[in-house]
Amino acid sequence: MQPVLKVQALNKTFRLRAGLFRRRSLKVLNDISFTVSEGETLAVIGETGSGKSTLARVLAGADNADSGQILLGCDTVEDDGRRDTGCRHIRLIFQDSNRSLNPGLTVGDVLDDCLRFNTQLTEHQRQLKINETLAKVGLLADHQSYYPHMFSGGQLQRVALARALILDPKVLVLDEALSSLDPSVRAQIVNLLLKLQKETGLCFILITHHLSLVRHMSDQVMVMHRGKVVEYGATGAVFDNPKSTITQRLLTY
Ligand SMILES: Nc1ncnc2c1ncn2[C@@H]1O[C@H](COP(=O)(O)OP(=O)(O)OP(=O)(O)O)[C@@H](O)[C@H]1O
Repeated sequence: MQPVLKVQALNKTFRLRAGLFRRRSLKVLNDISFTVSEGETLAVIGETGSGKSTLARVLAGADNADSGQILLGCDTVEDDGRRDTGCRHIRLIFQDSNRSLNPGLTVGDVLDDCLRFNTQLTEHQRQLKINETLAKVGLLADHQSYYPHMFSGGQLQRVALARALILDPKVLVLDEALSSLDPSVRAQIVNLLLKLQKETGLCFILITHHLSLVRHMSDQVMVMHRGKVVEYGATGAVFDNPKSTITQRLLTY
């Protein structure tokens, strides 16, 4: 079966100021390759600063790699730093949904803007799509008139999910998206994500420090250290028999 997402040899280096006239290079992604099939979840774990969020941003098009390819099915989404700006099929959700939502816009406006800028749908079709997407994430049609400050943390993550799903993506990148939620709300959102994945074949890239979530949600796990992949395989196999010392250390915490 052809993978939905194929990432080949991604590299990214930041140039940092190291004095008045000097700069130093920090290689944050070093030859990163992986594949994700339909309905699969790949967890990405690693110590802080290992490059996980940079990878998330590059996958979602919020930043460019220096070299390497990102392919969705047969389509090349990014090739050596050149992005297909029309691609809306990889969407990112991160930890602090509140900060990513404009406080002056209602949820209906946020979702409608997404559709107006990215599709040719008529006003009536957009309204139907908004209602359908809100129902999908467990929100009511009435929530369209709410502003972000009127939602709880768990509801805000549902709004972020609705914004990500409204363009029918193939891949959702969850960068610590469940971390700030209390355990019962987190469990509800996890169940919702797994249900959506089963219904639609959506792929998840799950970036988290929560090893129990990795165990529960992922099919594969990729361990990063200083921008490199140090271990990559089926989640059960990696947890039961971690080969790299980095993985062994992470799993004992
Ligand atoms: N825009 C930037 N400019 C310069 N350096 C950056 C930039 N963004 C990230 N870095 C550096 O790149 C490295 C990797 O950062 P990144 O946020 O990807 O790590 P991470 O694995 O997600 O960490 P955490 O688990 O703490 O979120 C860090 O050393 C960070 O300081």
